[in-house]
Amino acid sequence: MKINGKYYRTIWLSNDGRSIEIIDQTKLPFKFEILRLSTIEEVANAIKNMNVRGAPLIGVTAAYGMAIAMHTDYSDRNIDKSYKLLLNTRPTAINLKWALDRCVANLKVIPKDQRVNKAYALAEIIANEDVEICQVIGSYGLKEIERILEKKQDKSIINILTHCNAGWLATVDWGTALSPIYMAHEAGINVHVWVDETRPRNQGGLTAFELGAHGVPHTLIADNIGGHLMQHGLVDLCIVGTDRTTARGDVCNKIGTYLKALAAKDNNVPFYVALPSPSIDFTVHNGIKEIPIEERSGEEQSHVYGIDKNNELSWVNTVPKGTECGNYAFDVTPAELITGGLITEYGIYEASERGLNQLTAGKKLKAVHDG
Ligand SMILES: CSC[C@@H](O)[C@@H](O)C(=O)COP(=O)(O)O
Repeated sequence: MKINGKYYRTIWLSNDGRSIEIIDQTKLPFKFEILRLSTIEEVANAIKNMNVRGAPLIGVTAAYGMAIAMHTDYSDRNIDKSYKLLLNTRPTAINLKWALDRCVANLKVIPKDQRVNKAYALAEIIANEDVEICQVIGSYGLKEIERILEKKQDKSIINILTHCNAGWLATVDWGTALSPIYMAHEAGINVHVWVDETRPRNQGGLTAFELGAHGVPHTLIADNIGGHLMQHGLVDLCIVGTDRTTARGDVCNKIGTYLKALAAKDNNVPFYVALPSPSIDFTVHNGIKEIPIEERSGEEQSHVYGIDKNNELSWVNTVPKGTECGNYAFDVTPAELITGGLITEYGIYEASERGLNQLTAGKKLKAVHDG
């Protein structure tokens, strides 16, 4: 993705070959700042505080975190300790566990003095794979956008609603839900995006930032507006991302996704989820009962974050002092509401046990052990 004409990934190895650098997402969309992370504690804090965020990017960051940890101490004990520290940063996105399991499986079986090099190489492989996967997701999603546009009476524009940020910023490059949108835009389709604000953390601001940087027409809307737009035929399809998708196709994603899926179903608007296969957790079935939902500080709800007239970033309180605030960060959309399907790097599948069985049939999904 280009920012002011310069190509960036969201994470990369520093020139010292040891630390990593990330785009600090707590400063966006107001300031574009790079943050260097040199210790495993810094990496863990960056995930927890959402300096990096989005399920695929969290996984990649954790893999680099393990590499940084190996630099200090490549013992089995430190692998276990680092695994625990990183895994406990955020509970919902399964990509975190997936990446860490892959690191452990590969590191524990090799001689200790090879672990540093292997850990960095592995983190880079995971990062590169993420870029490839997201690009392929984009091309499958593009075909779906073209198909829906073809069926439309007014072919001059296609309106897509998205929730949270499942774009370039949530991955290493391209994004999941936004990848088909970038490809449609590049293919010359007149795509317009309704961007849900996504309170309380306002990830819609991140989506607006990256769509704007790429020249994709978009309109940011309050979270309550989507249903109204759908009732008036102003949304042709919805595409969102996911933090964890179950073996039967339930989708856990940013809080508010479920309500959008309900509104979409009521208005016959196809609802798609774009996901890399590492976001699928085949060990869970019933997403509502089985997926741990992160609860974050109530201050994220009681306050809004923005830039003031002095160009300073600050939090502003919007509720009576002492008000109890709930902050559930994710919700689960049952498979039957995902009427468009699951857009993966293997193609588009029905959100159901059958669909996920078809997805896995005869395939070797991204290995946990790289051999
Ligand atoms: C490709 S990102 C998919 C999801 O991780 C995304 O939709 C999301 O919910 C991100 O949540 P966040 O709390 O900002 O990390």
